Amino acid sequence: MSSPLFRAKDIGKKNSDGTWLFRNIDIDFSHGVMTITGPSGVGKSTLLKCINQTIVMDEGQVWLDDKIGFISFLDEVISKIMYIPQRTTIMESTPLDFLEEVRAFSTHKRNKDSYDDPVQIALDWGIRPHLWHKKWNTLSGGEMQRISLAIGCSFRPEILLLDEPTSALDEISCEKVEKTLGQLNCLWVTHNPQQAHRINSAGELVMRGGDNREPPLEVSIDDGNNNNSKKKDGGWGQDGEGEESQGKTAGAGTQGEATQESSSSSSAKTIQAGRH
Ligand SMILES: Nc1ncnc2c1ncn2[C@@H]1O[C@H](COP(=O)(O)OP(=O)(O)OP(=O)(O)O)[C@@H](O)[C@H]1O
Repeated sequence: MSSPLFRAKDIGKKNSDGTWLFRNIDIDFSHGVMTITGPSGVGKSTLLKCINQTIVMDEGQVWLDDKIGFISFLDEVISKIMYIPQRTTIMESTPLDFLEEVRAFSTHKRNKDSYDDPVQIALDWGIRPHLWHKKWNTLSGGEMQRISLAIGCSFRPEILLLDEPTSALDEISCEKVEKTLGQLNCLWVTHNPQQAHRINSAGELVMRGGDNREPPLEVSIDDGNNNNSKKKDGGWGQDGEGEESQGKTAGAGTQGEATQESSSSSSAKTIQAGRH
């Protein structure tokens, strides 16, 4: 069996007040798409930044290609792992200017043939070539998102860290982007349970904040008819989808106080409960 491309053991990151934003996160990733899910604010983006070394983690260990510890081979991390943030920083320049800048600052200088053509990648996703000459601040959110993704993909990184990469896209564009990215190695943050189910080919990490190894809590659900039932917190799932999500849960943890939200499609409730 081949060894994992990327491994993380007991990763933890503290909040500025010293409490744990998350801890005991384990990842064992070889290839395909691993989804990262969890409520807003549990630290999904922060986890990606820790993996990408833009934020220093407070505990834990990581391996890339069986090499332990990132600090000692940061150049390699930068060339092999590409993080695409949730939002593009609005710049005065054009995407083509930005592409040249990123290539110029790339730690490992490569010849032109070692990149894929981002304009062609984005064309397959409905981005017409003239958009690459427009200023970022005149592009739509969906255009910016696809262009950023195409630039990231063009570097052929071994692992893409994707932070809600299709959040600004319509259904058809989303389908096209998913089809391309689904063939690559990605850790993919999503808030969309249907998407997670579609793209997930390499496991799912469910984050709840706090200690991710703590068992799910039982919460009491009142259905409005004075019927109380006990239910395990699946971490993220909605009724109807919960069983499936729960079956794939890679970890459990704690998350602030109990919250309850209505599902947009039905009266089904999403339950999150826990403790600090
Ligand atoms: N640069 C920063 N400085 C201080 N706190 C930060 C910073 N970035 C994020 N945080 C805090 O860390 C916590 C986790 O944020 P993060 O963006 O990682 O969550 P998330 O799970 O990705 O959320 P969402 O699903 O809403 O994108 C939040 O409380 C956030 O306010």
